[in-house]
Amino acid sequence: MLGLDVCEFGGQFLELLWLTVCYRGIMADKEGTAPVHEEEDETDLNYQAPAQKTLQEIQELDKDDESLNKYKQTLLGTGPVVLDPSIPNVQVTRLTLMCVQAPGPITMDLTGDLEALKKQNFTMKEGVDYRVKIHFKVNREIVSGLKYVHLTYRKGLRDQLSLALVLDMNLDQLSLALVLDTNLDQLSLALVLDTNLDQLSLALVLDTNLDQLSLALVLDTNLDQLSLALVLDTNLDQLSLALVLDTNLDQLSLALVLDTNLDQLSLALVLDTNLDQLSLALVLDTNLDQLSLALVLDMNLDQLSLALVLDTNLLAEFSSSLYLTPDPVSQGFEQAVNPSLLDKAVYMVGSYGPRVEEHEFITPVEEAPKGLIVRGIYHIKSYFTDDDKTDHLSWEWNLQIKKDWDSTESCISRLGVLSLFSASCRHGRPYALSHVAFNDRHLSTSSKIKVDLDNSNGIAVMKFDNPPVNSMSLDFLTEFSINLEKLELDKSCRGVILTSAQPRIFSAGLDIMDMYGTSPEHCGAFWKAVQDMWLKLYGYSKITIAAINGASPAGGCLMALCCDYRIMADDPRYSIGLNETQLGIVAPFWFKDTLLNTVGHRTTELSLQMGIMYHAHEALKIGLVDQLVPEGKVLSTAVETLGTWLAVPGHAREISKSMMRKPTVDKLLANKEADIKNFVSFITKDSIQKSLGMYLAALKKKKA
Ligand SMILES: CCCCCCCCCCC/C=C/C(=O)SCCNC(=O)CCNC(=O)[C@H](O)C(C)(C)COP(=O)(O)OP(=O)(O)OC[C@H]1O[C@@H](n2cnc3c(N)ncnc32)[C@H](O)[C@@H]1OP(=O)(O)O
Repeated sequence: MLGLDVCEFGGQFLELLWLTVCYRGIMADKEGTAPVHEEEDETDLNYQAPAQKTLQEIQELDKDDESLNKYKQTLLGTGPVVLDPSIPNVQVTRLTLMCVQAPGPITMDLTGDLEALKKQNFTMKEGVDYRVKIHFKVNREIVSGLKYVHLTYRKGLRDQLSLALVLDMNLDQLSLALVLDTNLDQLSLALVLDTNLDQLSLALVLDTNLDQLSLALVLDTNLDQLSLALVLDTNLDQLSLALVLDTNLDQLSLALVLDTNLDQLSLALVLDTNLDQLSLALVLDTNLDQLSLALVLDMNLDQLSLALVLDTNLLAEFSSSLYLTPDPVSQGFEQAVNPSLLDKAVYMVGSYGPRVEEHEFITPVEEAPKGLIVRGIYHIKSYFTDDDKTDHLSWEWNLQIKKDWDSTESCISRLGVLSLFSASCRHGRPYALSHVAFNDRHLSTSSKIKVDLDNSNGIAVMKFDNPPVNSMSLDFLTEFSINLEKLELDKSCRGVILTSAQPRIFSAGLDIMDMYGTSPEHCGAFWKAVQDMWLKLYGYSKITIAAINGASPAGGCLMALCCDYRIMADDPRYSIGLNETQLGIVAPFWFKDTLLNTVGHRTTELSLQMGIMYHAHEALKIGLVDQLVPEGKVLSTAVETLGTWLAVPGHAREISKSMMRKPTVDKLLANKEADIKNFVSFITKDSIQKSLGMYLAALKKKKA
């Protein structure tokens, strides 16, 4: 019975695991063009989803088996976290485009107005590697077979309207040519009106987009009367205006306007001979992404008018946007505006149980398309669904591929690690995100941490440079987590070494000044930054080595303990340990767990109660560090050691690491908010503040 239930329970997950593997294969050659509801993924796989069990049913299975229960808890969480049935079981909260080279993560909030997203463009530089991260919550029941489906359409068809209308009535009567080309970013309008022999012609050309407005107006009244041509062209950097006025009856008027800057060339040529004769209007507008050409030729009343309008922002679109139809509501028009599906990606997200914390899913790395032809706006339809095709959330948005990052700030919000950013802003300490060129060897020269990635071996060295003692302030922790996240996303980075640029000190631990005499709000934000640093580093997928080249008390010791391997300078002056009790404060459970997982129960108990700082040899003896070397060799040994670790098959090592650490990480994740509350109420107590004050005074006294 037990065996059967365990099998049944495990079977659901194994099948899902198998599905995940199968879908990876499918994703590798994603080429489908059918809309999401038309696809039959299961049929392709010859797969039948197992009958779904409720959370309660699964929890009831062998509930006396303690180890099975622990396993279930890890996978499924502890139980429903939201009972209100009006709240959906699955809530998708945000999508982030993660890209190492981006000035910051590009995040869309999915809890607000989804309609507004349709109009918003999220910019991506061409050719960059990126991944999509989705945050979602599961509130009551296990969901299995979650999928994220991502349909990409070429923008410019459905969201673009191109209309060319030419009306030529009879010999005595006038022609009207109207050319309208518009999409979310751009409106081009060319209107040519020519009435009869004695009457006026009007040509209006308007071309505008977010950055630019071009207007050309040509007015020609009658034989005795004047012509007016007005050309206005303006953008952020430039304004050009040309006005041509011509009165003479038999005479030719010519207006030529040429407007150009680095990115753009606009040429407008208007040639008008006389009323019996030909008029030519040529408008050429081109920039790096776009070419617009309007040519209007009008011979005489007995003769034909030609209007040619060409507007393209990528060659693939060319044929669709150039057409002429006398009736805009005919089926030809209908067909022309249908969007074309370019790509369909299906990502297997997996099975999840209810949990207070959000789950997150990250897609494999994708490369943004590159080249003049593919620049432009793509319309994306996103679906968060599952095996039963439940629509947990569907939404639409636009991805704009540009030659370079620019003006993306408006659509960037910094969440996740970035919530650290907002926290520091909230407390009046705006944090300047370091804009880092990650493709160079020298990655960053941000103020408190130097990051140096050697592309020849994939090893990044993060050197703490926060004098005098590398204390971990809110800013330091924020910078640390951001750098670590960037390196995690950087495919060329394979492992990270943490060390100090300050003499004799690895890190003096958490910055006491962030906890002493500060507001509860500040303490909360600070503690969240400490948690995020720990969550990122302890759960880091890549190899981490601490090259401890100096003293490493409390938070400094914690940071070293989070690494996979510790090499310490063999110097009796340097010591390491969780000495919190010496300050009159208590290391929280996750500090304790990190030490416990490294040195065992008894040593942890002694160590924490007494707040022991271990000299290098003692630290080696109890297993707090793994190796001692002369100070001058700490970094080189770390590089060598990392090389040895890199020889182990990465995937197997990563899974083993996660297997060892995930329960500890999950424990904090499940108690993050409560832990912050505990910290704030503890640290702001008068007695604790007094202890911290005395400790600080003692530090200063020691110095004196
Ligand atoms: C019921 C349970 C609920 C649980 C709730 C949670 C409980 C809270 C948990 C909090 C966990 C805390 C973790 C920490 O990391 S606390 C910080 C602990 N760090 C230390 O104790 C180290 C103290 N510093 C030293 O020992 C020495 O400075 C050091 C050996 C690192 C270097 O010695 P050196 O002689 O070279 O330098 P100085 O001592 O002269 O220091 C230079 C200046 O730096 C200031 N300083 C030092 N350390 C810190 C620090 N951590 N934060 C802020 N400032 C620091 C020092 O005062 C000197 O300043 P001045 O130049 O102004 O005098």
